[in-house]
Amino acid sequence: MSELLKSDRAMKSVQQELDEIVGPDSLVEDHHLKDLKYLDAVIKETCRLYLALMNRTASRACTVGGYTVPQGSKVFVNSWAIHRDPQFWDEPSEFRPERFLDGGTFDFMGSSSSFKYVPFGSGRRICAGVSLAERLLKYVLGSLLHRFEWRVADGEEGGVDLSDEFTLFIKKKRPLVAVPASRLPAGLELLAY
Ligand code: HEM
Repeated sequence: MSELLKSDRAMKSVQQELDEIVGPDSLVEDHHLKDLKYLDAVIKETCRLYLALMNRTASRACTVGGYTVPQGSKVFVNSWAIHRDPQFWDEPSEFRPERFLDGGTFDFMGSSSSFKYVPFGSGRRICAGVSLAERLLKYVLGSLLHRFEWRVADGEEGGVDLSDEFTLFIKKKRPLVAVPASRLPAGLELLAY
């Protein structure tokens, strides 16, 4: 939501898609999700930029990239760095959902992108909730953007502040305070609650 509030272009594109696929006389439903390609790209781009670390324990000694990893070592996979590696991503620090529309082959499984994109991990210990999380993210964000126009609250100096605190998870330093205004016809607003 913070990135969308900073990018008029992305916000317009995602809302235009919602208007076309869902329309003004309906609410976001499960069957719309597969057609919301730009929303999918917004979520993938957000997961690229704002998810951080995973950990593993080496069950046996092995060599990775020329380094010996002794048995029992704790190993952190720095997906923050992988997701911002300029070898793999053009302008890696930019929020550009379109990169997931053109590329087309990225899903959340990790291996299909040769491990360039691993927001939910990969392999046997991949996030067990990946399908639920993907659907929920689309459904909740899609509904919020379809039902409301958003603006940064008055008094939020300098607009949206994207600075973060880097830990196992990335946390905003200053919470986003955003104000919604309805963009649906009055009858549907009632249905929504
Ligand atoms: C945006 C939402 C979520 C993100 C970004 C996320 C991300 C992750 C990541 C990175 C891992 C570590 C994977 C690895 O080590 O390879 C993980 C593990 C896990 N996640 Fe999620 N997750 C999310 C939502 C959920 C939900 C909704 C559930 C359950 C309903 C869930 C259940 C789990 C479980 C059980 C594991 C441990 C899997 C294992 O060790 O075998 N996650 N998640």
